[in-house]
Amino acid sequence: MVDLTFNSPLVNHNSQVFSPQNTIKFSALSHKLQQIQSFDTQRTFNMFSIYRPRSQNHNIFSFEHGKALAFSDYKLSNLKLGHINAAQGRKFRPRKERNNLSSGDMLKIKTFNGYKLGSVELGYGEKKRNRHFVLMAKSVLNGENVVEKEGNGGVSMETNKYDAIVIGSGIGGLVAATQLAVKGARVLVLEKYVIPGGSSGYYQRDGYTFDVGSSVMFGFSDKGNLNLITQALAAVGCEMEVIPDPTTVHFHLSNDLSVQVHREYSEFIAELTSKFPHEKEGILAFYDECWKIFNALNSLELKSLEEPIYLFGQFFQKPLECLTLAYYLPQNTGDIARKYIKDPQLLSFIDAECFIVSTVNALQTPMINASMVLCDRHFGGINYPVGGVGGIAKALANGLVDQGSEILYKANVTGIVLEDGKAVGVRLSDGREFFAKTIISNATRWDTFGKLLKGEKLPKEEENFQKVYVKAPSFLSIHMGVKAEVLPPDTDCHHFVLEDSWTRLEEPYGSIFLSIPTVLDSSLAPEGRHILHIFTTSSIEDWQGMSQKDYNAKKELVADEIISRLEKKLFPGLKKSIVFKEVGTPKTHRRYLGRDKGTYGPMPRGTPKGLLGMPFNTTGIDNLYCVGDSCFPGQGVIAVAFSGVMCAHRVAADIGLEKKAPVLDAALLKLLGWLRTLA
Ligand SMILES: NC(=O)c1ccc[n+]([C@@H]2O[C@H](COP(=O)([O-])OP(=O)(O)OC[C@H]3O[C@@H](n4cnc5c(N)ncnc54)[C@H](O)[C@@H]3O)[C@@H](O)[C@H]2O)c1
Ligand SMILES: CC(C)=CCC/C(C)=C/C=C/C(C)=C/C=C/C(C)=C/C=C/C=C(C)/C=C/C=C(C)/C=C/C=C(\C)CCC=C(C)C
Repeated sequence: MVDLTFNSPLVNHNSQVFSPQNTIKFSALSHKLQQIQSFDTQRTFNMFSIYRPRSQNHNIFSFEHGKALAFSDYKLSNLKLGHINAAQGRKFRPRKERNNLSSGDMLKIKTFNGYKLGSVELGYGEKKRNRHFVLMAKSVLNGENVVEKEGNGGVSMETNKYDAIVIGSGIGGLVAATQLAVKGARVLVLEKYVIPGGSSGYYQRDGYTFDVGSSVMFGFSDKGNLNLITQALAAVGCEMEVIPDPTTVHFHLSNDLSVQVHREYSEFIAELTSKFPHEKEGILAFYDECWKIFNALNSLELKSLEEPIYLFGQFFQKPLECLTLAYYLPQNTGDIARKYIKDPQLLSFIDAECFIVSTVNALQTPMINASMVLCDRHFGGINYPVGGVGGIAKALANGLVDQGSEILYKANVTGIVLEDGKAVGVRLSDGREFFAKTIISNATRWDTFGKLLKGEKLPKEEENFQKVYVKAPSFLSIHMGVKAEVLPPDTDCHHFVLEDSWTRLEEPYGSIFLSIPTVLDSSLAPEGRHILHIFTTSSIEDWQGMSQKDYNAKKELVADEIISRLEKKLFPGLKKSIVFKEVGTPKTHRRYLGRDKGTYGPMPRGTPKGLLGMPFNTTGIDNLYCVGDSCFPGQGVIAVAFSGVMCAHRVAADIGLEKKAPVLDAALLKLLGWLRTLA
């Protein structure tokens, strides 16, 4: 049952008129309300649609009932009609006639089950052949923390000052935000999309729950110090049920080399040495060296390496481990592998091991990063969250609100406001401005400095970053629902396929990633179905400058080729078993994730000096910090979670929530800046 109280009359499709203050009980009226997203059944609603078939050209709306209506206990009240710009930047003229809801109208919903809401926008969209109007919660606020004010032609100006504003709710942004919130900071997260998570988000279609990005979660165990995702959730009182994955990845490589990376380290080593018996010693020596680094990392309490009191404290408490890490900081995996291994095919296998987590070969992959992933998969193991990867971001976003901080969706930041060269606030595409002591950008560095600070001189630090790192290509991704019987029994969850020559490893469309999360969690798909999430590297340049028709045709063609390869290599009959298919291109990633060229993240331009050149969280602009994959230690959900932890610590010290030593700070930041120039 949903109760909506309007303070303007509203007409439904049976021409019933609801007077102001009338309560509409949807179930009683058998109106259908479709909830597109309801990511938190406990306290927030996100978006629902009011459909209007094209044939109806008057402003009367019917409500369609969808599944998972999670509104049962909620009451919306005090709806007020206003007018604003509709979604997707379209402008609608204010209506004289205020009796009916019109496209472009804004519903002001003041409260929602005790929570205050900013505004709800009646926007415009297309779904299949029907035009539909979308009612979207532009902001869901907690308790008394109302950040919007009316007036100014629908544009609100913010007067409250936050400790931190986080631009973007990827895992990097959410971890930074939640860590700060638990330290007592008042944080506002601004997310341009309608749900949290960014590349670690989810979407639902036809009964399937798809992970937007990969389904391989490192750092999600209950052991050690490196389970940063588990720790980030625990910090805000959340724990997720997980399903252990017995095989991190099943490699299907050239020359019919097949290697399963078993959860049990000894089984993996036994499998690899059975394929390369002549390299047994080399294999053991290489992976042992990875363990040395992993164990050093795992012994530290992980906080900001840009904060001297912590850093020197760790050197004092764990000198050997810190020196080990300092020694490996500028080193790459390929060089170390070559110390022990000679077989070219085995070295190519190590390349593939690195490529799946860094999108570059072993010679370009920092040894610390490789050690982290090559060992964590055996130490804590890869664990899949029940209900899908999107649950992690949802839980963090809820945890943030529980801590008294806020998250606004559909809040597209278009500029960072500077005052005397310092970051003081942000400006949204609808003109609203918010101010805070510190601004943390979870957009990539290219987007932060190229778009949000457009017109400002690029700081030297960023120039250096762009000299050393380029944007990695994006992905072509295919989300499919298939008949379950097409998968042989005991199919693994994750696969990496490179059927041709090793030289194709890094080429666009050369290798194929495949995840079948329903192998672990069958609740993600309707009964008798599996999800196949297929992705392969692809550049945006390949998808530009063509008509919509050609673009669609190309999507079909390229997807078909990839599916044919999988059919040939792994699953005969795959094509016939497809019951759902959706193809995303680099343009899709750019659009939904706001990432320049849809990039997967940074990759070194040449051979890097390990992690030495990777910037941490502070930037050349006072009070502006970056978090996410264009910060140390780079791409990966666990990696950006670490960047979030580091960022929160550095910001907390700067706003007085953690200890700070200004003189040491200046010296350390200078030293780290200089070290980066050596990369
Ligand atoms: N699980 C996977 O395999 C998988 C898949 C893809 C990416 N990833 C990982 O996730 C990492 C990225 O995480 P992240 O935290 O750095 O970022 P992210 O790209 O996941 O999230 C950034 C968020 O910021 C939002 N945003 C961007 N610009 C904005 C703006 N101007 N205003 C408001 N919001 C804005 C985006 O909508 C997005 O939600 C990648 O490196 C990658 O390794 C993982
Ligand atoms: C400062 C100075 C100078 C010095 C000092 C020394 C020291 C103390 C140092 C320290 C350091 C540290 C702590 C570091 C740390 C690091 C870390 C944590 C790292 C991490 C990393 C991670 C990573 C990289 C990850 C990644 C991952 C990824 C990317 C993933 C992905 C996945 C996918 C894509 C999937 C696949 C799929 C299939 C196959 C299907």
